[in-house]
Amino acid sequence: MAARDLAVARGGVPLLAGLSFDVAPGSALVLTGRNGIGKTTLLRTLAGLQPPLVGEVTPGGDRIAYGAHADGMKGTLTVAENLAFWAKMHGAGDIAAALEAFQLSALRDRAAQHLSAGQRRRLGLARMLLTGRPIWLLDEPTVSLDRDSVLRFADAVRAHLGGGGIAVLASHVDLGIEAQVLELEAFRVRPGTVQGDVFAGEAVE
Ligand SMILES: Nc1ncnc2c1ncn2[C@@H]1O[C@H](COP(=O)(O)OP(=O)(O)OP(=O)(O)O)[C@@H](O)[C@H]1O
Repeated sequence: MAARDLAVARGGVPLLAGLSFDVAPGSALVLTGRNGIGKTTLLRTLAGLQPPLVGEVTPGGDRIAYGAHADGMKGTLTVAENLAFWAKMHGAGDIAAALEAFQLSALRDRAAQHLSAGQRRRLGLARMLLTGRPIWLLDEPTVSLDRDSVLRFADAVRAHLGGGGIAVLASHVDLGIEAQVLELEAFRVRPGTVQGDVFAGEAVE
């Protein structure tokens, strides 16, 4: 995955500019920076959920799985039914392996709406295994996870990378995954460098 001279905005406010990076197959990029700097906004842009102000992201679309939180979960369906739905949507996937990878086998018949926060997060992560997509974009994937689940998550990401996959993660904690780190402070757009609707931001030196 590559970004070239990317600038991103949220709610009409430019946040980050001058971002260029490459993430090769089999490797990971961790996005870091203070609350509100634009990590989620950058991930949404990489995922194609919003257009960049300027610049280019490749590839897009159906090679990307964006997730790790419970959005789109069907609360009245069980854990296994949610995963089956997800697998069917993406046309492939080993549900038993996904349950096992995130210690969800014992919870397979529980309605998603009755899961604890950490269990729900694990279900969100298990879905990534069923997408069959090579690029995972993960926003704060370990929030609510206990220590053992963080280790399991790191194992799942390593396995994904080992198979030639790519992961881009926004995180405030060290996940123990070998990765390039992109500190976003260096790309923050200075207030006052934007006039009207015309993007005129520049990265902070
Ligand atoms: N819909 C919106 N309209 C206007 N501003 C928004 C909107 N969504 C987010 N923002 C603002 O955009 C900025 C960037 O938000 P973003 O969620 O990308 O930050 P973040 O780096 O992921 O933060 P955190 O570490 O807290 O998760 C924040 O100042 C936020 O308040």
